[in-house]
Amino acid sequence: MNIKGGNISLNGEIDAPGDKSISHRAIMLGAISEGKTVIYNFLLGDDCINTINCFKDMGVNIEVDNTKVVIEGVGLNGLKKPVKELYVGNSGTTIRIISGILSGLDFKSTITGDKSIQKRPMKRIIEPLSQMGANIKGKNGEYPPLIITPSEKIQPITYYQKIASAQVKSSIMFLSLYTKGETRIVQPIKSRDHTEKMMKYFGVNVKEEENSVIIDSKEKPIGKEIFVPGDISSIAFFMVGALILKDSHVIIRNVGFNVTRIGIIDVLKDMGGNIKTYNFREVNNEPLVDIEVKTTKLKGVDIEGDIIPRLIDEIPIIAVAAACAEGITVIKNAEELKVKESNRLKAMVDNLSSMGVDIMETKDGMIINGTTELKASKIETYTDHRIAMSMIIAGLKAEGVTEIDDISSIKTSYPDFFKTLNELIN
Ligand SMILES: O=C(O)C1=C[C@@H](OP(=O)(O)O)[C@@H](O)[C@H](O)C1
Ligand SMILES: C=C(OP(=O)(O)O)C(=O)O
Repeated sequence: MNIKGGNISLNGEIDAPGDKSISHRAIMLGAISEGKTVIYNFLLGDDCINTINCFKDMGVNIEVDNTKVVIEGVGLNGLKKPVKELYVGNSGTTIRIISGILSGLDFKSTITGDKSIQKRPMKRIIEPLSQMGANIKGKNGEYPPLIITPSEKIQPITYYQKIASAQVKSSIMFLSLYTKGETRIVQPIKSRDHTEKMMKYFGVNVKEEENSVIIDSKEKPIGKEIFVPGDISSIAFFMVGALILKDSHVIIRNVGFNVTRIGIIDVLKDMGGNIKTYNFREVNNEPLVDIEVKTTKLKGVDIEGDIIPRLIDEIPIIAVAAACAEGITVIKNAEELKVKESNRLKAMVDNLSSMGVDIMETKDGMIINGTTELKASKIETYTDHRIAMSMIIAGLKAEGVTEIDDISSIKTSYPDFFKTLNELIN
């Protein structure tokens, strides 16, 4: 697609789309709970639809009516052997967390996904799930398809995570429901805690002590009504857009404000960004706010350490903010970006360089020297939704016509992205 940038502002009020991480978890937990779960504001992105399809393929009755989803929970052991391979499309969250559930079941399953998923590392879940007694194998010990065969001896463990990953933590948490006893996960840095919050809300005994999560499998999950807060990772594109595009003023309603997710707000405020939050409230253990953003001249900052897991998916759009800021931004400890849907460090460095930005990839991040003007150019998205949306916002800032090779990936996480963008531009 072509983006004609240069003289664009974003103005208006929008609703944030449902959070992707919370939508996945609501389907998974609802499906294995006793009784009915009703989800409101569900994200109808391809990734979450693939999660629904996996559970439908295991016999769960799931009705989708716009963004309301009703699940007839089958209980921990009520899932049925699928007649074919389970397919997660592009979704790392689905394959990694579902594997925890599949490892506790009494039938064999195979789970796979698209080309990008087949290159995503799975040892990180194979190792702890195997320690719990699971029989789980990947191609070359590492990659999807994953083949999971039943095990008689699923047991609780204490696991020291090497990387801060909520997908790995959640995979272990789901399998812990199939054990007898107490599972403890010790995190190097606290990652997003939606599974902890949702399991507690569904009646599971989950405790947190500093960076440890402790699940006692005695209490089983019971179906609930759940409202999915808006996705900070999706509205991040419009927050940065409103900051860097002239004369912009955007209000975003119903944004999830979970501390483990809002590192981007801390960083953008640190950069001087005019961002205000209002109407703090809570739904099913998750905080929620409305956010107001106005155009600001940003300045470069250092981003490293414990904040990284709190903004991991927002680094591509933060790089766009840094490219338009005065001074240097240094991002460190972000090596995980190399194993997402694409190598996001390389993708952003190549694309922003092509727009004339002085930017350099480092071993675990990037160094960006901001500029006042971006040049229109040709962009490669590597079929990665976050790269596509980040570069569209950069394209709106650049003078001239930017050509983006492929925007089809955007529907994995934000199917209404263009509808919302058009509302803000017009
Ligand atoms: O648990 C989740 O819902 C997610 C966790 C993060 O991945 P890691 O667990 O690999 O850090 C994040 O990048 C991904 O988009 C969603
Ligand atoms: C990394 C992402 O998702 P996943 O790991 O679920 O593919 C993302 O949405 O940016």
